[in-house]
Amino acid sequence: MLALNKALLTGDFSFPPNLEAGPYPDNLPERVLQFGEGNFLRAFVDWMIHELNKKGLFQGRVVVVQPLAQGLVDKINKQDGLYTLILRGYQDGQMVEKREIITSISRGINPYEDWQAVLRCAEDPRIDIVISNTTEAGIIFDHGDSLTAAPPRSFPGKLTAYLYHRYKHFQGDPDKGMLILPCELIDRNGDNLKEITLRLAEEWGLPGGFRQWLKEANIFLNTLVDRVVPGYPRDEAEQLAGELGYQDDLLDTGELFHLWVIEGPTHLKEKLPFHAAGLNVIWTDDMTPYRTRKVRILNGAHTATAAVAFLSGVDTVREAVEHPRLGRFIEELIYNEVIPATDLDEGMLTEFAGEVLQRFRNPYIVHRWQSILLNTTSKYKTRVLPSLLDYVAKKKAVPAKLTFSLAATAALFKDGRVNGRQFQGKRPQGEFIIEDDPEALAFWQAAWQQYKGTAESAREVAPYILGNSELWGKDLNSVPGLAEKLGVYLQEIVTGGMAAALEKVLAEGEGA
Ligand SMILES: NC(=O)c1ccc[n+]([C@@H]2O[C@H](COP(=O)([O-])OP(=O)(O)OC[C@H]3O[C@@H](n4cnc5c(N)ncnc54)[C@H](O)[C@@H]3O)[C@@H](O)[C@H]2O)c1
Ligand SMILES: O=P(O)(O)OC[C@@H](O)[C@@H](O)[C@H](O)[C@H](O)CO
Repeated sequence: MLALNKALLTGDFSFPPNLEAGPYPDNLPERVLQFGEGNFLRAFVDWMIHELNKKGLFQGRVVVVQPLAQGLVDKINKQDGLYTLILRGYQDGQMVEKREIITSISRGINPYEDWQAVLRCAEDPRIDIVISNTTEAGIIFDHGDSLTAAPPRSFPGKLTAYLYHRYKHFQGDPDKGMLILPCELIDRNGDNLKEITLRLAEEWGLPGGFRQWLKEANIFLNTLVDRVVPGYPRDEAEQLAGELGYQDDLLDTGELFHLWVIEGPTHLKEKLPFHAAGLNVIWTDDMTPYRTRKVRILNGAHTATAAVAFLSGVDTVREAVEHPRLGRFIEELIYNEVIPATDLDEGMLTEFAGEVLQRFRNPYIVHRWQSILLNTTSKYKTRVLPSLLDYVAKKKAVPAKLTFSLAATAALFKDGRVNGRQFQGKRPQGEFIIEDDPEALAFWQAAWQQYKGTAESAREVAPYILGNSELWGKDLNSVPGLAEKLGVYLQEIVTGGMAAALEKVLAEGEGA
């Protein structure tokens, strides 16, 4: 079968009529440097730039830098930056599917093989935008990172070295700063990234002039992204290749819904005129409410339900929202616990929750709990725990479902083996692998050592879990009633299984 690449796009191959396959934009200069080549950026920012280019509103392409030694840039280069994006969702009450070949990526660079190629981009005055998505693990201060490493180890290290090269090349010209838009789902991603680059500049002993240029000539924006992107459709890939008529190793799938909230001065809109292309991009002077509602309701519901659903043998988000008991669990968790805990307009939160549940029901999006469970321990802390603690503070009671979800998360790691970042566990449907931080995996293993096989001892795992103040940010045993409730749920899951325990927690709500 023919492979997707520039020759295919520019030749006389006849693409299927339901696929948009535009011209190859040879003539457009590179204008964006992007750290990250994952599914999300390709289905979101690179798609948006493609949309701008189609309307003649940006006229530029994206150079992709692979943040880790292993990644997709070889495939990206083999396909001349091209890939097929399939977006599916409801539009005006109708189910719509859009298939398109995205042409905004010019090439990929593996900095572990050619760091100089990245630095050469710093010398190009036309490249003045940086985009990133290196997961929540990417924006970190790496104490041992080095300016002279080729490349520096961390993403902020690479960015600092890149900016220093640019500063030197243009002799500190204040007009040669970059507009930097991180997409990582951490709070105030732009502010954090800026602070880390400044710390690195100081740690590396870089001149004061550079630090000033870094601060004043570059603009770091806080942003919040929203689009469900399950990525490569492995179950459908073969069928899709048949329908498309070519092989695409970079196939990507996502929902139609998209929202990018950017906190920054509105005059910058003109540099990236997403609004003019009809894209759902909001410029605001305060992104906090957007972030809180999204992280608590959408990501919170994902993380809080993932272990419950997965251990019930239900593998995808849609199957869970449509499941009689899991569907009720998700709704009650959102409407009875997360929303009442959150200090934002209730009407706005309720409307958003309705839209999110509708998005979860999208029949064409296969979003697996197993992928949502990646790094679930730290996600519980940032996406679920704040709702639980705020609920306790406001209602003076422990929320059942948010606590049950912690018990389910713990239960996921009860029986199994750890190998580096991988946990190989067991559920009634068979063995599974979940990835998490090795420290988190060691913590769960230590917690289950408190369990001695008796129903009573399952309860004793609770104070151990809650007592890890380094993980949770405080000793959660200080939350009145939490250890007891968590202990009861752990005992119920361990002795009766997930389905029976779920029945019980749902029945609790009925009497309330
Ligand atoms: N997939 C979605 O639905 C979705 C939606 C919104 C936001 N996001 C966010 O985007 C992130 C990436 O999602 P994806 O679907 O593109 O995943 P992916 O696995 O396809 O891509 C992950 C990217 O992050 C990089 N990366 C991973 N660990 C890193 C580290 N320690 N340091 C530097 N770079 C690192 C990888 O090199 C790769 O470029 C997620 O963590 C999530 O927070 C995803
Ligand atoms: O991508 P993760 O692994 O950080 O989180 C899993 C999901 O909650 C997430 O991908 C959402 O679908 C996404 O944030 C929607 O915008």
